[in-house]
Amino acid sequence: MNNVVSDPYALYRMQIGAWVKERMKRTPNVLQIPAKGLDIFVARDLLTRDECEQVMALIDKDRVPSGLLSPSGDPEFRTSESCHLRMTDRVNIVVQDKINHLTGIQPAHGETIQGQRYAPGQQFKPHNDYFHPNTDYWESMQRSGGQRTWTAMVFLNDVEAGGQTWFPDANVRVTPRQGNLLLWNNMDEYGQPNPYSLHSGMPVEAGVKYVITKWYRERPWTPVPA
Ligand SMILES: O=C(O)CCC(=O)C(=O)O
Ligand SMILES: [Fe+2]
Repeated sequence: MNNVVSDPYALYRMQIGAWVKERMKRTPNVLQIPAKGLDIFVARDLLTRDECEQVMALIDKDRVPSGLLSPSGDPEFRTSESCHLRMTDRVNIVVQDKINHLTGIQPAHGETIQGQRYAPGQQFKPHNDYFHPNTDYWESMQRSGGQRTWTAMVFLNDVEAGGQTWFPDANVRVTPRQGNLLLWNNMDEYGQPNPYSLHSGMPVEAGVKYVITKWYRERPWTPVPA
């Protein structure tokens, strides 16, 4: 039952979807990607080469095997490495501020940026970034800021082969380009989970792929211990 009683933040999710979309359409250097059923944009050269290199070095220092909110029976489901980027490193603050400034979403709603690294053969199979009700993690996600709305992702390097971000149902495949940001709405125009936002990090075939991810919530993000 999705009504104002059981789901009081649906209106916020609708509004932030429409508002960010309009903002992106008016932003120089931002392109809307033609997609089926999905609002998705690229901002070219959001980060400088130097910023990308600094963040890649920090990811290399802290990376550990990536986790999943729900256990998957498939050991190949998400094989990359990840880390939380520390706000004690100046470059991470600069980068996060750039992303917040571009999207215009209240900074408090953003989870802190994370780094992801994929070696050859590594991937993240098709998944949704939004949270699914009736899961073990749902209650704890409600306590930490609720549903995810927009996802921002920055490619930190060009990849020799493979590693595209693929939205199979929206019919979009994006090739990693250093410094470019990809931004998509995980909710539909009614503020409900949008199945067209299904996406994967395709296997890297040659070289290594580094990205930053940042997820925005429907309420201020308040990390809670697991
Ligand atoms: O690496 C990619 O291209 C996608 C990453 C992703 O979907 C995620 O971290 O949630
Ligand atoms: Fe994702």
